[in-house]
Amino acid sequence: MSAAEGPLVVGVDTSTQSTKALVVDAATGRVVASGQAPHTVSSGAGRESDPRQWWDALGEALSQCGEAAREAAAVSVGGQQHGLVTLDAQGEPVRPALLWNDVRSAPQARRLIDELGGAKAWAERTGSVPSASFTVTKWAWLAEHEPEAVRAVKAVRLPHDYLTERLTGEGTTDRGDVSGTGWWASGTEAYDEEILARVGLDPALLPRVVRPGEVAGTVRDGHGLPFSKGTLVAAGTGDNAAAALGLGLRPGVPVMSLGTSGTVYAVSQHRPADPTGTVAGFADARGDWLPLACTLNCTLAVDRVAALLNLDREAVEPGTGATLLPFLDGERTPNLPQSSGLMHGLRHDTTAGQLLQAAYDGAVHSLLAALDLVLDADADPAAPLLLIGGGARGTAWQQTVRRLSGRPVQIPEAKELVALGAAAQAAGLLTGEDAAAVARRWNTAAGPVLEAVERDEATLNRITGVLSDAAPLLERDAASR
Ligand SMILES: Nc1ncnc2c1ncn2[C@@H]1O[C@H](COP(=O)(O)OP(=O)(O)O)[C@@H](O)[C@H]1O
Ligand SMILES: O=C(CO)[C@@H](O)[C@H](O)COP(=O)(O)O
Repeated sequence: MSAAEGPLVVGVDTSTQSTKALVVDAATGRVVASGQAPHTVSSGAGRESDPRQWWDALGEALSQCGEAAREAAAVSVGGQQHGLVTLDAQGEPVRPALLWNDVRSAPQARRLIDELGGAKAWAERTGSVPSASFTVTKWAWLAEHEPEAVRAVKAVRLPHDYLTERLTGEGTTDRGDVSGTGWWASGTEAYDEEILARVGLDPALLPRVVRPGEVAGTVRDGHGLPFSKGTLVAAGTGDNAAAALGLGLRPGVPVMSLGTSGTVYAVSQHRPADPTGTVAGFADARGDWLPLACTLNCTLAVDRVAALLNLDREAVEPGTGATLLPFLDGERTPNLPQSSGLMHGLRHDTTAGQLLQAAYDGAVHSLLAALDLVLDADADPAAPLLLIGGGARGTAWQQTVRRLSGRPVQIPEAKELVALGAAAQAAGLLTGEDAAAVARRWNTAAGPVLEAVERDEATLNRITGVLSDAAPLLERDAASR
């Protein structure tokens, strides 16, 4: 391996299933070393993880990077959004973190929407109508179900804040990730004291919001990871905002990410406020906005269907009428938090491969239904859809997105766009550049473009019809729990 041309930086992606670390040459974007370590998510009543696992996984991922990590001049952490991390006076977790895909706070979400003037008022105030994924509804759930735990809480953090603070010793967050809490007013770009008072959360327990391009701190003594004391630490951000940096994303270019969550988003210069709640009006990690729609059931749900059918995930066969709504974890888009999966249209000649294809179709349908809503009205309808996340490596995913979107699909060769975006943010601290401009200089979005094919309207319409007819049943499913 040839020597680096510039200083080294480390970008981290601490997402739902694992933590990944990249050591990157800040001059060229070349990945010099990489590591990855898994963490577990409880699969009982809710979805929880012990934050200390993320720290241990970061240590393991960095140790796989060898000596290169020690030479890093700057580091930045991107992480799964929304998770509620509660810390005691010693900085130790009071309880496991409630993750973005834990839907137990659905009743609290409905109540908070009613109490604070309805969906439109929330959208105008915070950019989003809170669903069970949002941190504010999780805090309200905790206050109701575990008041003793809440009394012990001395700091509230998001997943990426937790790791950043363990590096620097300072409680910080950024505008991208804080915009997914539900207690940050997107109009004023400040914590919303009325919302915080409504859920009984003292603003003094929250981290400082670091400005784009600002240093969050420096690596402190005794952290136990292979970084030198004094290494610069960037603000970090939520994983989707980090991937937007990693792609060097310009306004109007659509992205679909296929991972534990499915997301569609685009950078916009207009502050979003969708009163239907389909689009979350997040801020990006720069100074723009990141309207985004998110599903709870993506690669894991489809892989689970493949396992149930005893098929390889690529063993799809063209469908002839079966519909599968893969809502194994409940769903957020459409907003059916306590629903379960549904199958329709089986015949004697339906094959297992067709059922698997129906699961892909169901997962992609939910994302495409939201795609036009995240794009500004003047966005180019023929612009290639950038396909990222673990699922983007799969042929069945690629072909399903291509057939159902009718758009050209571009698959960046760079695999870890969240970690690359964090690395670009760290590099920006050293050079003074905008992080997205760093990623463009690194040419991270480059990759093959699959040309557009005719959109499969018949399948889209069939799924839309089944979904709308089944909604009362799926709602009843929720009511019976
Ligand atoms: N070659 C592949 N084909 C299809 N799916 C894949 C492939 N490789 C990984 N995946 C899926 O990607 C998922 C992990 O994606 P990733 O974006 O890393 O997840 P996360 O959202 O947790 O960051 C796994 O659930 C796996 O099902
Ligand atoms: O909740 C959202 C976005 O609003 C999710 O996208 C999470 O940020 C989890 O991301 P992954 O672990 O799937 O990357």
